[in-house]
Amino acid sequence: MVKVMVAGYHGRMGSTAAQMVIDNADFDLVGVYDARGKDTNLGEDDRFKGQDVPAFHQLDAIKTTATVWIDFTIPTAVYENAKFAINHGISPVIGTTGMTDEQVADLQKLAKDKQVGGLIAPNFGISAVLLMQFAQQAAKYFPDVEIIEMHHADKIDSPSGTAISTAKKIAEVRAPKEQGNPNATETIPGARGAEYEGMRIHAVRLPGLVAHEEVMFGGPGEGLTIRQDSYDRISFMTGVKVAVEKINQYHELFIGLENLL
Ligand SMILES: NC(=O)C1=CN([C@@H]2O[C@H](COP(=O)(O)OP(=O)(O)OC[C@H]3O[C@@H](n4cnc5c(N)ncnc54)[C@H](OP(=O)(O)O)[C@@H]3O)[C@@H](O)[C@H]2O)C=CC1
Ligand SMILES: O=C(O)C1=N[C@H](C(=O)O)C[C@H](O)C1
Repeated sequence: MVKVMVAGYHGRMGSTAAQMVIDNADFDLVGVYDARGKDTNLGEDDRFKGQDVPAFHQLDAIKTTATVWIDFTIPTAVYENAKFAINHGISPVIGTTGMTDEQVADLQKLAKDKQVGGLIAPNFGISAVLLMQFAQQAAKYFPDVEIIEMHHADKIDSPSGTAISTAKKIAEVRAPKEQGNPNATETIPGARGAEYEGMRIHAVRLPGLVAHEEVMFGGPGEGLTIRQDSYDRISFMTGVKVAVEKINQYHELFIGLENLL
């Protein structure tokens, strides 16, 4: 039985993850954490009536037997949460996006020092993991690329963690290239999107969307578009479940779900 703590349990992903843990016979939800709220037990939340799981609202008040910490919180909270987990020998399984490269490197060092396994996955959806792999493969032949990520209107960070990860994977295999016309101008600033090693990343935010990404490649006389769609947050739970099952076997912090598949 894997004992699990879920951080961000009031939120869209945290509540979905808490339900996944409750529904899994091999997992035991032993605590939930969210920075706000007065509830002392998850069962006080209408969505989780009948559950008896202690709820915490301050990191330093947390007392837990959890061995895995699932984190779906916010960019400004996740680093401290992950540090807390690793320092207490709890393996973090982090879906929260928006950490800096320096923060990720710090956490990797801490996990290695403490010999604690962990995972930061910008996307737990299998379609997104495959999209990133296919895009990296295509970029060897098509160096001209535009990344378009599309999300629900409440998303805080942009571009998405998945789009940044896609750009990094593409950058690993293609020489840096300034795309488009070197004399191009923007009549309205930002029209060409964010720039990463010459690639352009566009962030669309609309009600009705969940999480979607297109990677468009163009070459002389031809084009290739790779697209993935998460229509429902349940799509991320396959990956979270795999990570919870496996992460206690490891002693380092991985980046990307593909490391555990
Ligand atoms: N890797 C993946 O596959 C996926 C990653 N994500 C990422 O997960 C994160 C959460 O997304 P989503 O669920 O949509 O966002 P929500 O805004 O719905 O949820 C975030 C939750 O975090 C809580 N929170 C805020 N501050 C803290 C804190 N200091 N400590 C603990 N909890 C805190 C919020 O509480 P309150 O409401 O009280 O402020 C809220 O309940 C985002 O970074 C998103 O990009 C999302 C989908 C998939
Ligand atoms: O905020 C979201 O919803 C999502 N966030 C992650 C990201 O930033 O890539 C993963 C997925 O796209 C959903």
